[in-house]
Amino acid sequence: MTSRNISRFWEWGRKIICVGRNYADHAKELKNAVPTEPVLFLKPPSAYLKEGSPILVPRYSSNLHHEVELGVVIGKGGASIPESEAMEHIAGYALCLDMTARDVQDECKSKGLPWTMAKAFNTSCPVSEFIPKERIPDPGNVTLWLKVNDQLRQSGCTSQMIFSVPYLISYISDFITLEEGDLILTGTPKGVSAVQEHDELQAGIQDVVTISFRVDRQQL
Ligand SMILES: CC(=O)CC(=O)C(=O)O
Ligand SMILES: [Mg+2]
Repeated sequence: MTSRNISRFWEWGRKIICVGRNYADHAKELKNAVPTEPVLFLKPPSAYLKEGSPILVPRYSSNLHHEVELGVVIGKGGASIPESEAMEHIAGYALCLDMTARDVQDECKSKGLPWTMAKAFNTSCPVSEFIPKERIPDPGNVTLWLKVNDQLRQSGCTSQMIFSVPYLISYISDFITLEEGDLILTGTPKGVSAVQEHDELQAGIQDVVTISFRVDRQQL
């Protein structure tokens, strides 16, 4: 039997659980209410994208937005994990982009429909290499940034998150059993904006990792 390596978690076929509106400044820029409990949605494993391949603008969208986020890679699964034990369930981290077809999301919101077409399409989850847990001693105090064609668009610290990483692990695991290799996207700070075909995106966790992705349009 071949053993799987957590440093290639994106190949495991596990679920991607995303937290929305976890930064008050981002909730406000999109005129959303600041939540009193986490807003959750899912992406399928087919959303993963690694550096070297382009982000594809879905053919049904003309307003694709970047959202830079801290990703948490689960190392030890569990259900109903107490907040006090949550950090023991983390294997490491990844820098992630929650690519969002904002025009489609706005339409879904106005019709009361789920966000799947806006959030879960192929290439909607570009990720960095796996970052071992030891390299980020406090996930509640790292700076995330994102540039489009060398212009800074997003910069924020995870200390601004409304719900902390341990709280999110505990909250999610109360109704979705977490498994080794799952990824949690913890929400984006303000500054989201549209990207176009041929744009170059660069993003980073300050002093830890950087990633770059080119944007292409899905072929008709
Ligand atoms: C409004 C959103 O798209 C929520 C989201 O994904 C976030 O990170 O916040
Ligand atoms: Mg997001």
